[in-house]
Amino acid sequence: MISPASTLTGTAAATSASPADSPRPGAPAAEQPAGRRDYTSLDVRLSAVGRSFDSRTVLRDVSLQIAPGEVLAILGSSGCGKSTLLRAVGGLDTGNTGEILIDGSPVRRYDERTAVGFQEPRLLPWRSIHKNVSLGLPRSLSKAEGRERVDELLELVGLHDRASLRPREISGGMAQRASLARALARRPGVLLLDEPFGALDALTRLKMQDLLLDLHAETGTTVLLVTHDVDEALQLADRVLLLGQDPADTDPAEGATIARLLRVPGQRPRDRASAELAALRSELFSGLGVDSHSH
Ligand SMILES: Nc1ncnc2c1ncn2[C@@H]1O[C@H](COP(=O)(O)OP(=O)(O)OP(=O)(O)O)[C@@H](O)[C@H]1O
Repeated sequence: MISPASTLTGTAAATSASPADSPRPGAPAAEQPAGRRDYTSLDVRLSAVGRSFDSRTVLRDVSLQIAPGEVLAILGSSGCGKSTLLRAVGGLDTGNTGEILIDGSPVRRYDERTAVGFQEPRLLPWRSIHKNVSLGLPRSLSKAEGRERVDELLELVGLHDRASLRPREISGGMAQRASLARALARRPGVLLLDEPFGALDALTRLKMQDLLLDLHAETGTTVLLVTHDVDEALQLADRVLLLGQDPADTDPAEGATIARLLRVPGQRPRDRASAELAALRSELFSGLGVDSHSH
Protein backbone atom coordinates (compact mmCIF):
# COMPACT_ATOMS: atom_id res chain seq x y z
CA MET A 1 0.00 0.00 0.00
CA ILE A 2 1.32 3.43 -0.82
CA SER A 3 1.04 6.34 1.56
CA PRO A 4 -1.57 9.06 1.12
CA ALA A 5 -0.43 12.51 0.01
CA SER A 6 -1.87 14.07 3.14
CA THR A 7 0.64 12.25 5.30
CA LEU A 8 3.51 12.78 2.91
CA THR A 9 3.62 16.46 2.16
CA GLY A 10 6.85 17.91 3.42
CA THR A 11 8.02 14.68 5.04
CA ALA A 12 8.47 12.21 2.23
CA ALA A 13 9.81 15.11 0.23
CA ALA A 14 12.69 15.15 2.68
CA THR A 15 13.49 11.58 1.75
CA SER A 16 13.02 12.17 -1.96
CA ALA A 17 15.33 9.86 -3.81
CA SER A 18 18.42 10.85 -5.69
CA PRO A 19 19.43 8.65 -8.63
CA ALA A 20 22.09 7.08 -6.45
CA ASP A 21 19.59 5.68 -3.97
CA SER A 22 16.86 4.78 -6.46
CA PRO A 23 16.38 1.05 -6.87
CA ARG A 24 17.80 -0.23 -10.12
CA PRO A 25 15.54 -2.14 -12.49
CA GLY A 26 15.78 -5.81 -11.74
CA ALA A 27 16.88 -5.30 -8.13
CA PRO A 28 15.30 -7.87 -5.81
CA ALA A 29 11.98 -6.62 -4.48
CA ALA A 30 13.05 -7.21 -0.90
CA GLU A 31 15.73 -4.51 -1.20
CA GLN A 32 13.28 -1.88 -2.37
CA PRO A 33 11.25 0.37 -0.08
CA ALA A 34 7.58 -0.51 0.26
CA GLY A 35 5.48 1.08 -2.46
CA ARG A 36 8.25 1.09 -5.03
CA ARG A 37 8.24 -2.62 -5.75
CA ASP A 38 5.97 -2.37 -8.74
CA TYR A 39 7.55 0.69 -10.32
CA THR A 40 10.58 0.82 -12.54
CA SER A 41 12.93 3.68 -13.31
CA LEU A 42 14.57 3.60 -16.70
CA ASP A 43 17.58 5.39 -18.13
CA VAL A 44 17.31 7.60 -21.20
CA ARG A 45 20.18 8.16 -23.60
CA LEU A 46 20.11 10.89 -26.23
CA SER A 47 22.78 10.88 -28.93
CA ALA A 48 23.08 13.81 -31.34
CA VAL A 49 19.32 14.37 -31.30
CA GLY A 50 18.05 17.01 -33.71
CA ARG A 51 14.73 18.14 -35.17
CA SER A 52 13.88 20.38 -38.10
CA PHE A 53 10.49 21.48 -39.34
CA ASP A 54 10.53 22.06 -43.09
CA SER A 55 13.97 23.55 -43.54
CA ARG A 56 14.10 25.23 -40.11
CA THR A 57 16.33 23.63 -37.50
CA VAL A 58 14.79 23.77 -34.03
CA LEU A 59 17.05 21.39 -32.13
CA ARG A 60 20.47 20.04 -32.92
CA ASP A 61 23.13 17.84 -31.43
CA VAL A 62 21.52 17.13 -28.06
CA SER A 63 23.53 14.36 -26.40
CA LEU A 64 22.85 13.43 -22.82
CA GLN A 65 22.38 10.46 -20.53
CA ILE A 66 19.68 10.57 -17.86
CA ALA A 67 20.10 8.09 -15.02
CA PRO A 68 17.29 5.83 -13.81
CA GLY A 69 15.35 7.73 -11.17
CA GLU A 70 16.87 11.08 -12.06
CA VAL A 71 14.78 14.24 -12.22
CA LEU A 72 15.95 16.38 -15.13
CA ALA A 73 14.43 19.84 -15.57
CA ILE A 74 14.49 21.32 -19.07
CA LEU A 75 14.60 25.11 -19.27
CA GLY A 76 14.89 27.43 -22.23
CA SER A 77 13.30 30.46 -23.80
CA SER A 78 9.90 30.17 -25.43
CA GLY A 79 9.96 28.27 -28.70
CA CYS A 80 13.47 26.86 -28.26
CA GLY A 81 12.32 23.25 -28.58
CA LYS A 82 11.68 22.00 -25.04
CA SER A 83 8.35 20.34 -25.88
CA THR A 84 9.80 19.05 -29.12
CA LEU A 85 12.51 17.24 -27.17
CA LEU A 86 10.01 15.81 -24.69
CA ARG A 87 7.72 14.62 -27.47
CA ALA A 88 10.63 12.87 -29.15
CA VAL A 89 11.50 10.98 -25.93
CA GLY A 90 7.88 9.82 -25.60
CA GLY A 91 7.64 8.75 -29.24
CA LEU A 92 4.86 11.28 -29.84
CA ASP A 93 6.94 12.72 -32.64
CA THR A 94 9.22 10.53 -34.70
CA GLY A 95 10.78 13.06 -37.08
CA ASN A 96 13.99 13.59 -35.15
CA THR A 97 17.51 12.75 -36.21
CA GLY A 98 20.03 11.07 -33.92
CA GLU A 99 19.17 8.31 -31.49
CA ILE A 100 17.03 8.07 -28.36
CA LEU A 101 17.31 4.94 -26.25
CA ILE A 102 15.19 4.06 -23.23
CA ASP A 103 16.65 1.27 -21.11
CA GLY A 104 18.98 0.53 -24.02
CA SER A 105 16.39 0.13 -26.77
CA PRO A 106 15.11 2.71 -29.27
CA VAL A 107 12.05 4.78 -28.46
CA ARG A 108 8.91 3.37 -30.02
CA ARG A 109 5.87 5.25 -31.35
CA TYR A 110 3.85 6.36 -28.28
CA ASP A 111 6.31 4.44 -26.16
CA GLU A 112 4.49 2.63 -23.36
CA ARG A 113 7.53 2.82 -21.11
CA THR A 114 6.78 6.55 -20.86
CA ALA A 115 3.76 8.61 -19.84
CA VAL A 116 3.15 12.28 -20.54
CA GLY A 117 1.50 14.99 -18.43
CA PHE A 118 0.59 18.37 -19.91
CA GLN A 119 -0.13 21.87 -18.68
CA GLU A 120 -3.85 21.28 -19.15
CA PRO A 121 -5.11 18.23 -17.24
CA ARG A 122 -6.98 16.98 -20.34
CA LEU A 123 -9.64 15.15 -18.33
CA LEU A 124 -12.85 13.95 -19.99
CA PRO A 125 -15.58 16.21 -18.54
CA TRP A 126 -18.33 13.59 -18.64
CA ARG A 127 -16.32 10.96 -16.76
CA SER A 128 -15.72 10.74 -13.01
CA ILE A 129 -12.22 11.37 -11.63
CA HIS A 130 -11.89 7.63 -10.96
CA LYS A 131 -12.78 6.78 -14.55
CA ASN A 132 -10.44 9.46 -15.91
CA VAL A 133 -7.50 8.04 -13.96
CA SER A 134 -8.39 4.52 -15.09
CA LEU A 135 -7.96 5.66 -18.72
CA GLY A 136 -4.21 5.58 -18.06
CA LEU A 137 -4.18 1.90 -17.04
CA PRO A 138 -2.41 -0.67 -19.19
CA ARG A 139 -4.76 -3.06 -20.98
CA SER A 140 -3.11 -6.09 -19.39
CA LEU A 141 -4.75 -5.49 -15.99
CA SER A 142 -7.96 -7.20 -14.90
CA LYS A 143 -10.87 -4.99 -13.86
CA ALA A 144 -10.27 -5.67 -10.19
CA GLU A 145 -6.53 -4.99 -10.45
CA GLY A 146 -7.24 -1.78 -12.34
CA ARG A 147 -9.75 -0.61 -9.73
CA GLU A 148 -7.30 -1.32 -6.94
CA ARG A 149 -4.48 0.54 -8.71
CA VAL A 150 -6.66 3.61 -9.36
CA ASP A 151 -7.81 3.60 -5.71
CA GLU A 152 -4.15 3.53 -4.64
CA LEU A 153 -3.20 6.38 -6.96
CA LEU A 154 -6.14 8.54 -5.88
CA GLU A 155 -5.05 7.98 -2.29
CA LEU A 156 -1.50 8.93 -3.21
CA VAL A 157 -2.51 12.22 -4.83
CA GLY A 158 -5.05 13.00 -2.08
CA LEU A 159 -8.19 12.62 -4.20
CA HIS A 160 -9.64 9.41 -2.74
CA ASP A 161 -12.67 11.28 -1.44
CA ARG A 162 -13.31 12.98 -4.81
CA ALA A 163 -13.27 9.83 -6.93
CA SER A 164 -16.90 10.03 -7.99
CA LEU A 165 -16.88 13.74 -8.88
CA ARG A 166 -16.69 15.13 -12.42
CA PRO A 167 -13.73 17.37 -13.44
CA ARG A 168 -15.85 20.55 -13.30
CA GLU A 169 -16.59 19.83 -9.63
CA ILE A 170 -12.93 19.99 -8.54
CA SER A 171 -10.31 22.77 -8.56
CA GLY A 172 -7.59 23.24 -11.19
CA GLY A 173 -4.97 21.92 -8.76
CA MET A 174 -7.03 18.80 -8.06
CA ALA A 175 -7.56 18.26 -11.78
CA GLN A 176 -3.80 18.39 -12.25
CA ARG A 177 -3.41 15.83 -9.43
CA ALA A 178 -5.83 13.56 -11.28
CA SER A 179 -3.85 14.06 -14.46
CA LEU A 180 -0.62 13.02 -12.66
CA ALA A 181 -2.39 9.94 -11.25
CA ARG A 182 -3.56 9.02 -14.76
CA ALA A 183 0.01 9.37 -16.08
CA LEU A 184 1.32 7.09 -13.30
CA ALA A 185 -1.41 4.48 -13.84
CA ARG A 186 0.69 2.56 -16.33
CA ARG A 187 3.70 2.76 -13.98
CA PRO A 188 5.94 4.42 -16.53
CA GLY A 189 9.69 4.01 -16.28
CA VAL A 190 10.00 7.59 -17.56
CA LEU A 191 7.51 10.34 -16.70
CA LEU A 192 7.47 13.25 -19.15
CA LEU A 193 5.94 16.45 -17.80
CA ASP A 194 5.41 19.48 -20.03
CA GLU A 195 4.88 22.59 -17.89
CA PRO A 196 2.55 20.59 -15.61
CA PHE A 197 2.00 23.41 -13.11
CA GLY A 198 2.21 26.34 -15.53
CA ALA A 199 -1.47 27.23 -15.34
CA LEU A 200 -1.80 27.07 -11.55
CA ASP A 201 -1.74 29.91 -9.03
CA ALA A 202 1.51 30.40 -7.10
CA LEU A 203 0.44 28.64 -3.89
CA THR A 204 -1.11 25.64 -5.65
CA ARG A 205 2.03 25.43 -7.73
CA LEU A 206 4.22 25.12 -4.63
CA LYS A 207 1.92 22.41 -3.24
CA MET A 208 2.10 20.55 -6.55
CA GLN A 209 5.88 20.73 -6.49
CA ASP A 210 5.77 19.04 -3.05
CA LEU A 211 3.39 16.44 -4.43
CA LEU A 212 5.70 15.70 -7.34
CA LEU A 213 8.57 15.13 -4.88
CA ASP A 214 6.30 12.79 -2.90
CA LEU A 215 5.33 10.88 -6.03
CA HIS A 216 8.94 10.63 -7.05
CA ALA A 217 9.90 9.35 -3.59
CA GLU A 218 7.17 6.70 -3.86
CA THR A 219 7.75 5.57 -7.43
CA GLY A 220 11.42 6.36 -8.12
CA THR A 221 10.47 6.93 -11.76
CA THR A 222 12.78 8.93 -14.02
CA VAL A 223 11.29 12.39 -14.62
CA LEU A 224 11.87 14.85 -17.46
CA LEU A 225 10.20 18.11 -16.53
CA VAL A 226 9.82 21.02 -18.94
CA THR A 227 9.36 24.27 -17.07
CA HIS A 228 9.70 28.02 -17.53
CA ASP A 229 10.26 28.48 -13.82
CA VAL A 230 13.91 28.61 -12.75
CA ASP A 231 13.02 28.18 -9.06
CA GLU A 232 10.84 25.17 -9.81
CA ALA A 233 13.75 23.60 -11.70
CA LEU A 234 16.13 24.28 -8.80
CA GLN A 235 13.67 22.91 -6.25
CA LEU A 236 12.82 19.68 -8.07
CA ALA A 237 15.67 18.60 -10.29
CA ASP A 238 18.89 16.66 -9.86
CA ARG A 239 20.15 18.43 -12.98
CA VAL A 240 18.95 21.33 -15.07
CA LEU A 241 19.33 21.27 -18.83
CA LEU A 242 19.25 24.72 -20.39
CA LEU A 243 18.42 24.58 -24.07
CA GLY A 244 19.57 27.51 -26.16
CA GLN A 245 22.16 28.77 -28.56
CA ASP A 246 25.63 27.44 -28.20
CA PRO A 247 27.61 30.52 -27.05
CA ALA A 248 30.14 29.77 -29.81
CA ASP A 249 27.39 29.97 -32.43
CA THR A 250 26.67 33.26 -34.07
CA ASP A 251 23.90 32.11 -36.37
CA PRO A 252 20.51 31.76 -34.58
CA ALA A 253 19.29 29.60 -37.48
CA GLU A 254 21.49 26.80 -36.15
CA GLY A 255 18.80 25.78 -33.65
CA ALA A 256 18.99 25.18 -29.92
CA THR A 257 21.31 22.72 -28.25
CA ILE A 258 22.64 22.14 -24.73
CA ALA A 259 23.66 25.62 -23.60
CA ARG A 260 24.25 24.53 -19.99
CA LEU A 261 23.84 21.39 -17.93
CA LEU A 262 23.99 22.03 -14.20
CA ARG A 263 23.83 19.69 -11.24
CA VAL A 264 21.74 21.07 -8.37
CA PRO A 265 23.35 20.44 -4.98
CA GLY A 266 21.54 19.42 -1.79
CA GLN A 267 18.77 17.08 -0.71
CA ARG A 268 15.16 17.94 -1.52
CA PRO A 269 13.25 19.84 -0.30
CA ARG A 270 15.93 22.50 -0.69
CA ASP A 271 16.36 25.77 1.08
CA ARG A 272 15.18 28.28 -1.51
CA ALA A 273 17.28 30.99 0.14
CA SER A 274 20.61 29.13 0.04
CA ALA A 275 23.60 30.94 -1.44
CA GLU A 276 24.43 27.94 -3.65
CA LEU A 277 20.99 28.03 -5.26
CA ALA A 278 21.22 31.82 -5.63
CA ALA A 279 24.40 31.39 -7.65
CA LEU A 280 22.79 28.77 -9.88
CA ARG A 281 19.67 30.92 -10.26
CA SER A 282 21.81 33.81 -11.49
CA GLU A 283 23.64 31.56 -13.90
CA LEU A 284 20.40 30.17 -15.32
CA PHE A 285 18.80 33.60 -15.65
CA SER A 286 21.87 34.84 -17.42
CA GLY A 287 21.71 31.81 -19.73
CA LEU A 288 18.10 32.72 -20.46
CA GLY A 289 19.20 36.24 -21.36
CA VAL A 290 17.64 37.84 -18.28
CA ASP A 291 19.63 40.56 -16.57
CA SER A 292 20.40 39.51 -12.96
CA HIS A 293 19.09 42.88 -11.66
CA SER A 294 15.65 42.40 -13.13
CA HIS A 295 14.55 39.45 -10.96
N1 LIG B 1 4.66 20.13 -35.79
C1 LIG B 1 5.34 21.27 -35.99
N2 LIG B 1 5.41 21.83 -37.21
C2 LIG B 1 6.13 22.96 -37.42
N3 LIG B 1 6.79 23.61 -36.46
C3 LIG B 1 6.75 23.11 -35.22
C4 LIG B 1 6.02 21.92 -34.92
N4 LIG B 1 6.17 21.64 -33.60
C5 LIG B 1 6.94 22.63 -33.10
N5 LIG B 1 7.28 23.50 -34.07
C6 LIG B 1 8.13 24.69 -33.91
O1 LIG B 1 9.29 24.31 -33.22
C7 LIG B 1 9.70 25.34 -32.33
C8 LIG B 1 9.87 24.74 -30.97
O2 LIG B 1 8.58 24.43 -30.45
P1 LIG B 1 8.41 23.86 -28.98
O3 LIG B 1 6.95 23.79 -28.71
O4 LIG B 1 9.20 22.63 -28.83
O5 LIG B 1 9.08 25.00 -28.11
P2 LIG B 1 9.07 25.21 -26.53
O6 LIG B 1 10.46 25.53 -26.14
O7 LIG B 1 8.43 24.05 -25.87
O8 LIG B 1 8.15 26.50 -26.44
P3 LIG B 1 7.26 27.07 -25.25
O9 LIG B 1 8.20 27.34 -24.14
O10 LIG B 1 6.70 28.33 -25.80
O11 LIG B 1 6.23 26.03 -24.92
C9 LIG B 1 8.64 26.43 -32.42
O12 LIG B 1 9.10 27.46 -33.26
C10 LIG B 1 7.47 25.73 -33.02
O13 LIG B 1 6.71 26.63 -33.79
